[in-house]
Amino acid sequence: MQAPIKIMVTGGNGQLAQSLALIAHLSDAKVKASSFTRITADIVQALVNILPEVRNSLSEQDELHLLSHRKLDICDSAAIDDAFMRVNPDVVINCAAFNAVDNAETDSESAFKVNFEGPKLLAERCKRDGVMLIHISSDFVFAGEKHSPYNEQDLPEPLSVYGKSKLAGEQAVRQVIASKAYIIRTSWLYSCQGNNFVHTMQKLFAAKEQVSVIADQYGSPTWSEALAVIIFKLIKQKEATQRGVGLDASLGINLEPNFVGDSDSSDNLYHYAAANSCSWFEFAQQIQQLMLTDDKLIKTHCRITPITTLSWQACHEQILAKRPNQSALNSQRVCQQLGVREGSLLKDKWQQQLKGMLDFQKIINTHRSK
Ligand SMILES: NC(=O)C1=CN([C@@H]2O[C@H](COP(=O)(O)OP(=O)(O)OC[C@H]3O[C@@H](n4cnc5c(N)ncnc54)[C@H](OP(=O)(O)O)[C@@H]3O)[C@@H](O)[C@H]2O)C=CC1
Ligand SMILES: Cc1cn([C@H]2C[C@H](O)[C@@H](COP(=O)(O)OP(=O)(O)O[C@H]3O[C@@H](C)C(=O)[C@@H](O)[C@H]3O)O2)c(=O)[nH]c1=O
Repeated sequence: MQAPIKIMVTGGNGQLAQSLALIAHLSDAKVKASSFTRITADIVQALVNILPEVRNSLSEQDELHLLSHRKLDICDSAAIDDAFMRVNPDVVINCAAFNAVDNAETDSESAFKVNFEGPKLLAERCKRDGVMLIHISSDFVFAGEKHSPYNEQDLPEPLSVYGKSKLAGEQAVRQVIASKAYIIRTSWLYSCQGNNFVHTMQKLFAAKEQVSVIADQYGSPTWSEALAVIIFKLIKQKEATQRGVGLDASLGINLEPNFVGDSDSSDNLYHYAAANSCSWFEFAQQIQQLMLTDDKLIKTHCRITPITTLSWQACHEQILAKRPNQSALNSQRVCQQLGVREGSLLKDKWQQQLKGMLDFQKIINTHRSK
């Protein structure tokens, strides 16, 4: 039996933080948050049917404390001290970020403040208290010239201010607290909650007859709820390994195996994304195709036109960030380490994860309209 774990999440109103809260809630862990909609038992069952691993991501005794930007500004060290005193966490998950990729080009100061200085302050405080830090980073740290999915050993070479600020954040976290910090890079996140490409497309399909979408940038769209399960599994495994205790078999987590030939600086670094990759255009097409099978979600047939990044830039007056042409991530390391079984949606193709999210969204919408 593992000792209870108290987890503090920054950026608590954001997309990934809300997914963590949902998954913790489904595991019957205690969720403390100012903004989080608890769901009914039948919706819980629906998500368990789609992604069975949600059930045992945490245990009943574990606690998740979500702190919104208003409650904790990660760039304010006094506010961090105050939050640590109030929550007394065993683990911090840093979901706070400056994510406006284009705006970062003209406001690099804000991007570096939130994506570099904030994580550094958090790491310093975690180090002082011996707290584990899980820091989330992005596929945009890569230049996009590789012809296969990036793994943890590949050299980052960001093209944009956002990518540079995220890489600087990773490096700061590593420098301050090498042994008890884990960096998880992910990509193209979407969920039922929050701002993301799937929601943008859903709105455009409902409002427009035609939408142009970039067809020469490739990546791995990732369901935020799947990432949340991976994060909790990793925390449970690391805690069990560090505390040197056995795991409750019902949690279905392997004790951390020894990794041969994997002891370089990428040791505490993990990539997680859905399998395979697509362009934003193919992603948009798949969203529309899956939605068209359900007439409640979409009523018109909007035409999707492929365009190049150059044409997209030409239509915009704002300075746009350079994005990698190919930034798919290879999740083999984390999936192998956590013993994710074959056939699980956690290591499935992006199309299957998208279907899982849209099925879940359908169920939530049906319940809301009752
Ligand atoms: N979204 C994506 O496609 C991807 C995201 N990532 C990474 O995943 C992580 C989570 O992203 P996601 O949940 O999608 O992002 P969101 O933008 O949904 O959430 C980020 C949250 O951070 C908060 N925040 C901003 N500045 C601060 C601050 N100084 N102190 C505390 N909170 C702050 C924001 O609050 P407010 O809005 O009130 O400012 C917001 O609630 C980030 O690290 C991101 O870089 C990686 C790859 C892809
Ligand atoms: C709205 C829209 C966007 N696009 C393009 C622009 C852009 O290249 C791509 C995605 O646009 P978005 O604004 O959703 O997201 P973008 O900022 O490119 O997404 C990135 O966000 C950061 C935070 C990450 O870390 C990355 O992994 C990635 O998810 O789609 C179109 O081609 N047509 C459209 O109608």
